[in-house]
Amino acid sequence: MADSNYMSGFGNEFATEAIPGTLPVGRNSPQKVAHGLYAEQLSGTAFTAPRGENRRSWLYRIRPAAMHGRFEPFAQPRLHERFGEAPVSPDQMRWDPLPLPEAPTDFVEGLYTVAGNGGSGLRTGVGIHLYAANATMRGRYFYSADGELLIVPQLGRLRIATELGVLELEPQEIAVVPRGVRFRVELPDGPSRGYVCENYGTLLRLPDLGPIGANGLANPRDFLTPVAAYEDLEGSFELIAKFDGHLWHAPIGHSPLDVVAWHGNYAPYKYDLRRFNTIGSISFDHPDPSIFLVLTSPTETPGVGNLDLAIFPPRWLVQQDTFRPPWFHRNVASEFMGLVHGAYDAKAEGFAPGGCSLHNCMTGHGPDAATFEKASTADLSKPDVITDTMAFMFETRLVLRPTRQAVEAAHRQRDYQACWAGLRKHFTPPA
Ligand SMILES: O=C(O)Cc1cc(O)ccc1O
Ligand SMILES: [Fe+2]
Repeated sequence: MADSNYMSGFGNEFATEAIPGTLPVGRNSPQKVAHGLYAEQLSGTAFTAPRGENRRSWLYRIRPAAMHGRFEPFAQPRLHERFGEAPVSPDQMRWDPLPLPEAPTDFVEGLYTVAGNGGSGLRTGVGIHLYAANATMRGRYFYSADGELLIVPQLGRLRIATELGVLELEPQEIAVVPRGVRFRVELPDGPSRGYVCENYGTLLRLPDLGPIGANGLANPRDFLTPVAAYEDLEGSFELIAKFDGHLWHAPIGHSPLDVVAWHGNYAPYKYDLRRFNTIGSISFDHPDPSIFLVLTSPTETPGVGNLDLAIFPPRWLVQQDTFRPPWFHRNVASEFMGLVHGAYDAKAEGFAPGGCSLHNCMTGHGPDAATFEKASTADLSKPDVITDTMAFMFETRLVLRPTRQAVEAAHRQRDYQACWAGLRKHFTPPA
């Protein structure tokens, strides 16, 4: 049964009304909008972007977005764009989960930048943030003018009330809040933690499937966009913006989540990673992780992503004469990984749910010593099933520069490289 709180499909031309009869018929901006609402366009791509790329929505709201007080700098020093203040070490890096706060901390206060590349001003690259929070945002709304926000909860559900409707999110689901869309995050479970990738490049989209065919990987119908929902609230509220790499806040006398109806293809969405149709080798070899691609932000170079979201979900491994886990490798791309649930098949120990790792361009990595020993002696006459797992990777074309706070963090595993130290020399040259 379809959930009536959502509309299904990726990048569709949606139309939704919290009050029936609100959307103007046959035009976007009539002289008078129904119920005394204001019409406002929100664009996500250049007006003249080709039709297949063009994203915009029309919002019919109680007050236009222009109405708020003057912005002043907002102090939240853990969220920023100062990636790589010191030269970036090519070391493999790994972190324990970001500690949960003790003092009341909402989603915006709990954001913590780990790494990034490019910059919002360059319109390329990503900012990678974690969040650890324990309080619902009250009287406070946030938007990023700098990039769409890909949100990956690991602990606790999120209720993301946006201008265009409400996304209810739980671990193993992801959400994307478009650049510019204002929202408030409520924490129904209290302490909550997760990952956020702020995409400064081309908007995330479904990858092409090539010879896989018309179906598979993340299927478009499993992406869900909320129906219109509005608040008609007046009070002393705060609007926080991330704009040009810095945080600002302004007083606002009403809830900006006051959109009664909207239509268009620029809207928040969510996706349940457990719906991913995982495709893999049924003969030999471990496939390249591109087979696990959920969403991609392409660059001008075909096949090279500004940001690729790949996941490592539960699956069967049946390959013969094959080292079944991820191989040892060095990549031209840079890899940030997180673990939402369970254990990751390349790391027997030390990669905890909520933790993260960074393997930059050309830095060697792969299975730890314990995983290597086990998989290189495993009985391949039987299939293996990997259950209880959900790891993900943000892969980027540019070096991911960790922030100073991440490099110096107490929860960084300074002994991470030791996980490969036990790999024994097996070489036996012929006599
Ligand atoms: O490094 C990692 O664990 C991620 C990864 C997984 C995989 O299956 C193949 C390549 C790759 O980089
Ligand atoms: Fe890798």
